[in-house]
Amino acid sequence: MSLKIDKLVGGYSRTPVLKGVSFDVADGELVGLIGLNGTGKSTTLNHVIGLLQPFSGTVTIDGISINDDVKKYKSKIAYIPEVPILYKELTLKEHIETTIMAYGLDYDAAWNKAMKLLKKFRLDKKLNWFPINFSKGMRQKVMIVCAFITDAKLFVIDEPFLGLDPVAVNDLLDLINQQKSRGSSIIMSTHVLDTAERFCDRFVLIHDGQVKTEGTLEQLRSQFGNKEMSLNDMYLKLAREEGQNE
Ligand SMILES: Nc1ncnc2c1ncn2[C@@H]1O[C@H](COP(=O)(O)OP(=O)(O)OP(=O)(O)O)[C@@H](O)[C@H]1O
Repeated sequence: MSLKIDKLVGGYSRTPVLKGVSFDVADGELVGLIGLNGTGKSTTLNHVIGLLQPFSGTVTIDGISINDDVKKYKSKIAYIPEVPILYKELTLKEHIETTIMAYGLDYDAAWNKAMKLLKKFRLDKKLNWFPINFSKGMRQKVMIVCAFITDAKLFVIDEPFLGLDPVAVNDLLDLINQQKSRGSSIIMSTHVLDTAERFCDRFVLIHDGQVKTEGTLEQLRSQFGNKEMSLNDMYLKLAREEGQNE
C-alpha cells in the first residue's frame, strides 16, 4: 500500500478542518480527491506532504510516517501544488538543478528526462529564463517537469488542470499513466470531473472534513443506484443533499 491515511484529524489551528479522514491509495493507482470548495482537499494533501502535522491519526507512505524518517518519507513524494511555487531568483535550468540536488537524482539521467519533458511542454528554449515571469500555464508546466523527473513513489497533485491548455492536459495524463505503470501512485484533487471520471481508478468524495463516500465509478454508481450516472451528477446530488442538511 503506497499511501495510507488513518483517522486523520488535522488542520491549521486548534479547530480541526479534517475530522477523521481515512483512505488508501494502492501502488499504481490514481485516486481522485473530489469535493466542494473549502471541504479539506488541499488540507488533506498538505498533511500528506508533511506541511501540516496530524492532531491525531496517521499518514504513512509504504508503511513509514514523516516522524519515522523525514528524509526517506519526503523523498518518496513529488508534489505539484495548486498555485505554482517558484523561486524568483532562479532560472528554469536552476529550478531543474535544484530538484536534481534535492532528490539526489543521477545528474545526466535526470537531465535526459528533463529535456524530453521540456520539449513536450515547449519550454526547451527557455532554460535561461526566469519562470516567475512565465504565464500561469507555463509556470504549472515547470512544476510538472520538476515533479516528473523524480522517481517518486507518490505523486501528490493539487488541481492540476486549471490554466493548462488541452494539449498539456493530455500530456500530463500520459505522464501520470506512465508513472502508474511503473507502480507509482497518484493522489489528485480536482474539480474537472469529466476528466477525473475518465482517468481516475477510484474516487474519494470529501465533505466538511470527512470522507462522504469512496469507490470506483462502478461502486459509486451502485451506491447511487444508477448504472449510468456520471461523477458530475453524483457530486451535484451529494452537494444538494448536504446543502439541505445544513
Ligand atoms: N493556511 C490556512 N490557514 C487557516 N485555514 C485554512 C488555511 N488554508 C485553508 N484553510 C481552511 O481550511 C478549510 C479547508 O480548506 P482547503 O484549502 O483544504 O479546501 P479545498 O477543499 O482544497 O478547497 P478548494 O476546492 O477551494 O481548493 C477552509 O475552511 C479554509 O478556510
